[in-house]
Amino acid sequence: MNILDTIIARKKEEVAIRKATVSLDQLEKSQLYTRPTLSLAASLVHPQRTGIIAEYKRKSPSKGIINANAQVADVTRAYTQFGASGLSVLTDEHFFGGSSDDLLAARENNIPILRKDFIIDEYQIAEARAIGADVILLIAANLTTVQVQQLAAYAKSLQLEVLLEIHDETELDHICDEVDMVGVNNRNLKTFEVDINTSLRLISRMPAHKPGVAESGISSPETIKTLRQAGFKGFLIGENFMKQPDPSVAFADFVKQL
Ligand SMILES: O=C(O)c1ccccc1NCC(=O)[C@H](O)[C@H](O)COP(=O)(O)O
Repeated sequence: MNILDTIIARKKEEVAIRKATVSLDQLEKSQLYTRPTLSLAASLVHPQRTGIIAEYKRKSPSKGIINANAQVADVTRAYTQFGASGLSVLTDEHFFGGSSDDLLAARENNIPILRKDFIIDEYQIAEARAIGADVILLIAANLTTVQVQQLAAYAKSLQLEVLLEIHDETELDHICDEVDMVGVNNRNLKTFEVDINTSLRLISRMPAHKPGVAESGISSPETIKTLRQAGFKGFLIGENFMKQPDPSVAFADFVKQL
């Protein structure tokens, strides 16, 4: 089993418990459930913004604790203020130390927010809507093409956008009309190695009309320039900012160098 298999096995148990605890009806009664959502796809191509989807993540399977002290409200406010095109907030608790409360805190900012989690069930998409997300992530490695189509169609019925994440050429066939953006995760989930060349290799085989997002292992403005020249519109960055004592300052400094 690789780490994704382990995460998904646990996620199935968690979702079953949450479904038994909070009904879909209750989720639909959340105040945020009917708020107008914001488009990350549009924000990524906006000329005045950076294209960066700035991530708040306390810990990860590959790095352990990254930052146990930085407050989600402070960090996401700074990410927004200094030009992020969108926010990514981990809501997985066991492996990433995140929560729905983190996303609710980030919702104070008026920019698109990606619920970063491991989605296997429509219930989690309704949850994403209820806690104020604008975008969900679907990971091709743990879903069939038909599951991607069905989950993405459900997300669209709730006015949520979909970022489909692929890791290699074999997952290109998961790209369907229902997804809005295609992300390439540079992190090999078997070895945890990150290689930007994964993004550079795949971009020419991705549909040009769906913004491409390079994910993981981005740590320099030069890399953003290279990825942008190759055609990427979005850059998902977490650890590079979160590993600093003050991620807000790290983000502001990074943006100045773009
Ligand atoms: O980060 C991990 O260790 C990880 C392990 C297993 C599945 C997913 C994982 N990360 C999720 C992400 O995709 C990253 O948080 C995101 O792309 C940002 O990456 P980075 O800039 O390298 O923190």
